[in-house]
Amino acid sequence: MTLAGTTAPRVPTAEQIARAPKVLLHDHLDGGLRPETIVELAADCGYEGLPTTDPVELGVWFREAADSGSLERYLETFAHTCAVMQTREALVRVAADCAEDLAADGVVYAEVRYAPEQHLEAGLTLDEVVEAVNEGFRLGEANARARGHRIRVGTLLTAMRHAARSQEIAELANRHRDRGVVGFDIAGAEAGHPPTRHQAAFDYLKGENNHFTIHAGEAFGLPSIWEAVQCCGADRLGHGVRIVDDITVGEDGRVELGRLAAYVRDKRVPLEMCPTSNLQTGAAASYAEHPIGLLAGLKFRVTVNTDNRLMSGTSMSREFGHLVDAFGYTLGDMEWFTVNAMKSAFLPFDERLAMINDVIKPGYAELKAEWLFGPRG
Ligand SMILES: O=c1[nH]cnc2c1ncn2[C@H]1C[C@H](O)[C@@H](CO)O1
Ligand SMILES: [Zn+2]
Repeated sequence: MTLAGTTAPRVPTAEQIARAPKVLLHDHLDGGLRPETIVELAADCGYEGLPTTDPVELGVWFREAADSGSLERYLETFAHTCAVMQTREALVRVAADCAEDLAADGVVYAEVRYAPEQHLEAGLTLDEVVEAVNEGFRLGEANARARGHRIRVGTLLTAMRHAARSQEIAELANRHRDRGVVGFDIAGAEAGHPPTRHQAAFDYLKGENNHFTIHAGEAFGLPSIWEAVQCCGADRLGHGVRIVDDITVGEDGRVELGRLAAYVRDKRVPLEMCPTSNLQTGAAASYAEHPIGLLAGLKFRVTVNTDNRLMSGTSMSREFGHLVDAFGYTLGDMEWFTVNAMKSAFLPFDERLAMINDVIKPGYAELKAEWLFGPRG
């Protein structure tokens, strides 16, 4: 996508990556808290289980504890974040922080997910949890705007795949539709918990013409992806990295897609890829070997995401920075990933189009033209 034969710089600077408009479809609310917020909330609610109350050490602890090579062990770290997210005030604060942090990182549209069933320990009802989180996001959007950043945040309600509340959570998502909730998801340990266990919830949502994504093809392979797409009818796949198991690359570089991989690509099923998270849970060995390079090259509907900013010590800019380093991606490539994400969002079509044409494309056009004028005075 570089202009051949020009002096246009190929690789964006870190500063340009940060300023570029970005769209985030896969980010967990309980995986993105600021360490200092966790420490303060733990003091407020009397939670004494934190491994340390020093925010810097706590940030390091989360990254290291999540860096285990196993999804199950990675997920254990969420006990601490969920422990401090049990009151209305805490949920408002965490959601507001989240919107402000994403906006400061150049994210213009985000779908942030969480499992309401994990926030009932202090007596909130499922509806109260959703209302508190929505209130926090509206507050965070307004605070961001006051600092000159524009962001819109929608939420996805997650049901935990090992539990049995998916129907209830699907109904909750439907009840709060058009009031901040844009869809549904299932998450948690994948092996041994096939998505079809929650078929009734997916069928209900389809009956209501509602949207959902499914974590699939992260810790378990093709059968999980096949079920999510063909039985459950997922609109998008959370991760989906293991779709590469259905792709063969010959020694001569010839690529062959199996039937499932071809279906996913040809039907434009969006893949919510989260490179750093995959390195931590063992789904990929390095950024350079991450399947996103192959899948993007084959024009799958690939998107770039953070998953859990706290556990991965990451941000959208960092994820793009890693990919630029590993694959030499240009601003044009970043724009392609971002337009892919916006096309795949659970937002009405006219709003998606306006975001693409009036926010994303002009933002990248401005950045792409900078080399013509030299540094801003
Ligand atoms: O990458 C993930 N795979 C499966 N489950 C996950 C992942 N990241 C977070 N979760 C779980 C832990 C959280 O408590 C829950 C809801 O956000 O979703
Ligand atoms: Zn996830």
